Parts: sequence; C-alpha cells; structure tokens
Amino acid sequence: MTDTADIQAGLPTAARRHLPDAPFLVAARGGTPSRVPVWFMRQAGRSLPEYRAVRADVPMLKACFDPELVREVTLQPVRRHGVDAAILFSDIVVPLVAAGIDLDIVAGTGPVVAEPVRTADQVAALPGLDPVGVEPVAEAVRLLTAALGETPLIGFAGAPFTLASYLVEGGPSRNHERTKALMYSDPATWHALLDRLADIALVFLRAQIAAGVDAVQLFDSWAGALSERDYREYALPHSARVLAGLADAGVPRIHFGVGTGALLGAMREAGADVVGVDWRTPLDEAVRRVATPGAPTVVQGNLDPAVLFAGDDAVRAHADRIVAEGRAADGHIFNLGHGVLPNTDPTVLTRLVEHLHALPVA
Ligand SMILES: Cc1c2[nH]c(c1CCC(=O)O)Cc1[nH]c(c(CCC(=O)O)c1C)Cc1[nH]c(c(CCC(=O)O)c1C)Cc1[nH]c(c(C)c1CCC(=O)O)C2
Repeated sequence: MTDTADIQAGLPTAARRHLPDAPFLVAARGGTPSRVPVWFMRQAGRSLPEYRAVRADVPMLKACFDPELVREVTLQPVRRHGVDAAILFSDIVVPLVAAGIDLDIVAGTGPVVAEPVRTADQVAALPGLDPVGVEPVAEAVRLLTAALGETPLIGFAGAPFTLASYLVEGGPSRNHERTKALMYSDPATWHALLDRLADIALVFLRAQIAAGVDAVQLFDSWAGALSERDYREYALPHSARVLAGLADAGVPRIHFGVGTGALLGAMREAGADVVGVDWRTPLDEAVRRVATPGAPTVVQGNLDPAVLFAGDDAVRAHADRIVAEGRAADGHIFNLGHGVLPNTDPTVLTRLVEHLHALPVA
C-alpha cells in the first residue's frame, strides 16, 4: 500500500473560493441556508438536449478528458435549472483510465473492463494513479471555479467497493457474484485490491480539491448489495481511509449509495459529513440512523427519480414531504434518491427547483 502521507503531501488550499453564504455549503455544515438547497445526481447528461448536442460526436471517456467540454457540460444544468451546486462532469472510472487500466464506457451499458481483475497477481500488477494523468480534470475544475460565480462545485470519486465491482465483474452487474466470490474466498487479495482502489480514489479527489472543488461526494453506488456486517468488514475500512485522507482539506464530504438503508449509520461512521439517502428510507428515519453526538446531522436526498414522470402535482407533493422529513436534520440538501433518468423531461426539474426555492426555510 502507498503511504497515505505521500498521497497527502502538497495540497494547496489557495485555489478554493470563499463562499460563506452558498446555501448548499451552509446546509452541508449544518447551518440554516437562505433557501432549500438542491442539486440532482446526474443533472448533467442525457436528459438535456444541449448535452446530447455537444456529446453527439464525442465518446464519453474522450469528453471526460477534454477540459473545455467538461466545463460546458458541467455548466449546462446550472444555467438551465438554477441548481445550488454544480457536479463535475466526469465518471467514477476516469481515474482508472488515467492510471492505465484498459476499459471503456459503453453507451446504454456502462463501464466495460477489457481484462477483469480476479487474481492476486492481477491485483499486484494494478497501476497507481499519478496526478499528472488527471491534469485535464484539474484544468476543468479551474475553468469551472472561474465560471461558476457563487455556485459551489462538487468533485467526486467512486468508493473502493463500487470500483472493485466494475473491475472484478468486468462490467455492470446485478448480483455482484464474482465480486463477492473474491471477497469471501480470498480476503487478502480482496483487501489488497480495495487498498489500491482507495489510493486511486484519494489521489483523484485530492487533485480535484487542490484545483478548487468546494465539496466532494464519494459514490459507493453498489454498497447496498452488502449486509451491514460485510460492509463493515470488507468495504468500510477502505472508504474510511479515503474520507480520512481528505479531512485536512476542510471541504464537506458527502457519502452516497443506493439501497443502503441498513448501512446509513456505518456509512456515516466511515467519515461522512453528509450522508446521501436513496428514496427507500424516509429522511427523518435516516436522520435517526446517522445521528452522531457532537456533530451536525446532515442528509442529502431523496426523491425517487421515477416521481419526475408523475406530473407536477405529484412532484410537488413528494418534494414537500421530503422537505418536511428533512427538518429532522441539522442540514438537508435536496436531491434525488439516485441519478436523473435519461428520458426525464428537464422542464420538470427546472420547475421543481423553482418550487423548492420558493419554500420558506425552517
Ligand atoms: C456507478 C457510477 C458510474 N458513474 C458514476 C457512478 C456513481 C453514480 C451512480 O450511482 O449513478 C458517476 C457519474 N457518472 C457521470 C456523472 C456526472 C455528473 C452528474 O451530473 O451527476 C457522475 C457523478 C456521468 C456519466 N456517466 C455515464 C454517462 C452516460 C454516458 C453518455 O452520456 O453517453 C454519464 C452522463 C456512463 C456511466 N458510468 C457508469 C454508469 C452506470 C453509466 C451509465 C451507462 C449508460 O446508461 O449509458 C458508472
């Protein structure tokens, strides 16, 4: 394992903007924002015709390494919806590609790995990430912080478990059976793999922070496939190392996964300042699960993305319920319970943002 101290060296903080009143950042710290802050996971993407237009001739991974294109696509949902945060347009596999792992993002499928990683020798041969490899991403962050005005920028990475699932399965998986087979049959190789992936995630996030992102989200999208016991044994220590390795930066750390109702307390313990919640767990119940003495309880979520297809009355009714449930927390950042579905009508999102911004704050 790489010495975490090496990865932590040299984090310039001068790049970060001072945004004391940004509602997203105020809520992330457990304060009272001037309005209900909202952004949407996958807000940049196929739901937007302007995204489809600029991506028409550019493969996904090529786009992720083009700073000007990343800037444009990241800004599109901010311009259109007036959301309270931008999320860097990238992908969880970008640092793996930058490290030299042969994989592609196949439209309609997701990441596909040329040679799945399943043996101790393959794990030992995995390359590390040199920050130079993600310099185009850092450049995009610098372009964005210059363009965003008062709107915060969220950087992100995939958590070690979720990255491991793609590497071991070779692509998206419903049951994660090969991943779990490695985990249960060869724990030493499993932990060595997650250790490498934690290093890669940490280098990627620290490069984004050094370039100026205002918050980070660690996506452990598929952690909900694990029982709480297995999550604590096989995933949490590695996510905890990533999150702890960012503590000195002082930016809010959001941690999110799908179907993680049983894991919310453990995900908080991994070192999250803000816990993202999918739609299966009501926010007031999520607050009970993540509350920790001595620290503000902040949650993010959790509108079912499918509700966006049910008409404005239903959207507003669900949104109002979620805002009310979120009042159980010290801070609530409105979001979906997972990403925007590709055929969502984007005008529904714009009207939802307007509705949330017109609500009184507690
Ligand atoms: C699991 C995961 C991946 N990527 C990501 C996760 C974690 C978040 C989650 O749980 O959804 C993270 C991600 N990927 C993308 C973003 C963009 C930022 C945002 O607006 O939220 C973010 C935050 C762009 C993308 N990443 C991808 C797209 C679609 C590619 C395209 O537009 O052609 C986008 C906009 C590709 C991708 N990459 C991945 C999947 C499952 C897919 C979708 C495959 C498909 O349906 O085509 C892996």
